[in-house]
Amino acid sequence: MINRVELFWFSFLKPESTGRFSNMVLNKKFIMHKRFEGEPKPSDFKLVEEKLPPISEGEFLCKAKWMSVDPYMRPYSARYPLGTTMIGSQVAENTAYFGLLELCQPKAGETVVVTGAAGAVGSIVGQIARIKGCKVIGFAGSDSKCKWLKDELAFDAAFNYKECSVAKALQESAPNGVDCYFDNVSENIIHISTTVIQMSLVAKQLKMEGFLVHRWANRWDEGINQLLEWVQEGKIKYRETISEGFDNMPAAFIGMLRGDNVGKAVVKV
Ligand SMILES: NC(=O)C1=CN([C@@H]2O[C@H](COP(=O)(O)OP(=O)(O)OC[C@H]3O[C@@H](n4cnc5c(N)ncnc54)[C@H](OP(=O)(O)O)[C@@H]3O)[C@@H](O)[C@H]2O)C=CC1
Ligand SMILES: CCCCCC(=O)/C=C/[C@@H]1[C@@H](C/C=C\CCCC(=O)O)[C@@H](O)C[C@H]1O
Repeated sequence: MINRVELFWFSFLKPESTGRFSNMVLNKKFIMHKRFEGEPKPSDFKLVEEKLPPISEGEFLCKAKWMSVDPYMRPYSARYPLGTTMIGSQVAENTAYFGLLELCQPKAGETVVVTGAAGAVGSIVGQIARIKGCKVIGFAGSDSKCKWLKDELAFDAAFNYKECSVAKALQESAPNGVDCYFDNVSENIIHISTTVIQMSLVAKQLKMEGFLVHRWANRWDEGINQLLEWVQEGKIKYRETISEGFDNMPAAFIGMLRGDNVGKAVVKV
């Protein structure tokens, strides 16, 4: 479900059951044990248990039931010392909502291209663009993902970037050029200069802009409520890829980076 909880920590609390610590709480967390070299490995993480001090006046303790694994955890962790707790932060739906609507300002009849199209952000970007009357072209990493995008999410075209010529696919599916390119995976799929997007940039005088979704923190509920309405109206569909068990956090993270997920990758604690 969209936005069950906005912030998930890569840690999990359970009551200590025995002895003199009976009023204390054991916190389980994964820390970064080794630097990622290439693809993260299970041995790069370490499961740690710690006793939390009793909570003080004005504090509260919460127990996570669902957790999020997110792409940014990979580059972000490089900035922190070994031993840092891994965190995840579920903001995909508003990233799609504000990123597309505020920066791209899509208009009916325009052509929108999205990469990572079957992922948490990309699948919502494409559907919002469809709601706005745009032609939507998605790129994703498997035929089954592309089938889902076309058959169920009503993308106009979807291509398995591992199996196609991306430049040719764009040339054929966007004869009038591209008005908006929502890039979820950097240069991994589309090398702009080799595609029709390059000419669109010039001819349509497009702009390029990066963002962090927290830019719209003061409008957070607006995004969530609008998306919820679209879900309830059947205009937006979503999928989740659920891994079971806190101990499977690293596997879920690694799997998401490999493309095992359709929609949002989450862990059910
Ligand atoms: N600016 C902001 O504030 C925010 C930005 N983001 C960004 O949005 C993007 C999507 O995030 P999110 O929706 O959570 O993640 P996704 O659900 O899209 O999961 C990541 C996906 O990336 C794809 N992928 C992995 N490796 C590659 C590769 N080498 N080349 C191309 N695709 C690859 C995989 O799909 P496939 O099978 O298609 O390859 C995988 O499923 C990320 O870049 C993330 O950092 C997210 C939240 C906030
Ligand atoms: C570092 C790569 C960021 C990739 C984009 C992304 O997924 C952003 C996600 C944010 C995340 C913030 C993470 C890093 C921001 C670094 C900014 C800085 O302090 O220099 C987290 O806050 C949830 C998403 O909004």
